[in-house]
Amino acid sequence: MTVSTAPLLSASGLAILRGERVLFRGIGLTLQPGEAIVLRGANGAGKTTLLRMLAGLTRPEAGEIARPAAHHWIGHKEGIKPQETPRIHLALWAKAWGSSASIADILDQLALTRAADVPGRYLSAGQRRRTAFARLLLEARPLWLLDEPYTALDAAGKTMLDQVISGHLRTGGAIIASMHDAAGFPVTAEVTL
Ligand SMILES: Nc1ncnc2c1ncn2[C@@H]1O[C@H](COP(=O)(O)OP(=O)(O)OP(=O)(O)O)[C@@H](O)[C@H]1O
Repeated sequence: MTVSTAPLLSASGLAILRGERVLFRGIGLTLQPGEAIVLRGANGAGKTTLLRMLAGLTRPEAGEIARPAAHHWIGHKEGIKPQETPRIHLALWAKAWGSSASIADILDQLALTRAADVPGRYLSAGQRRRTAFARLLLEARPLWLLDEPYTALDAAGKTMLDQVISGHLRTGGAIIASMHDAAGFPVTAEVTL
């Protein structure tokens, strides 16, 4: 991935209504290569909604988003079908993206080798989460948008994810993540809703 100094994402004046209520308004942020912004706020404050907006999945009521960089989005739902094993899931995405990355190496890095051929319906919550994160390594994309990335991960999983995240930031990537507990996460700025 080429390291650049242009913002990977910038947003200003974002607002959204939910029902009769203004969930948030006037939200702006700029994300440079190597930065990690954490979205904070109580349950229901709008963190997932804002992340979806930044990913282009939800339209803002007001405001602008410029997202010149390619991004990966990992939401609450991992998107693994009941019959899909981690190996098949990654192979399908690799084909869709034209990725030639080694799926065996990625499965190994995410400690998924033993679960590689277990259908999605039988995977544990942590294994499903690891499978979703494995997608991040299939194709290098500068911007990662992660909704509660540590959810369901055990201590080893958190350490593994921290290593993946550090590597991404070191090579000029950037992250926006919603998080209730950011202990250990390399936060460069926070946005509180
Ligand atoms: N499509 C929708 N239509 C109506 N209301 C919605 C929709 N999506 C989210 N909401 C509401 O918007 C509010 C914010 O939801 P959101 O999931 O963004 O919060 P959050 O900060 O991520 O919460 P949590 O910490 O519990 O994950 C909630 O009250 C939710 O019910």
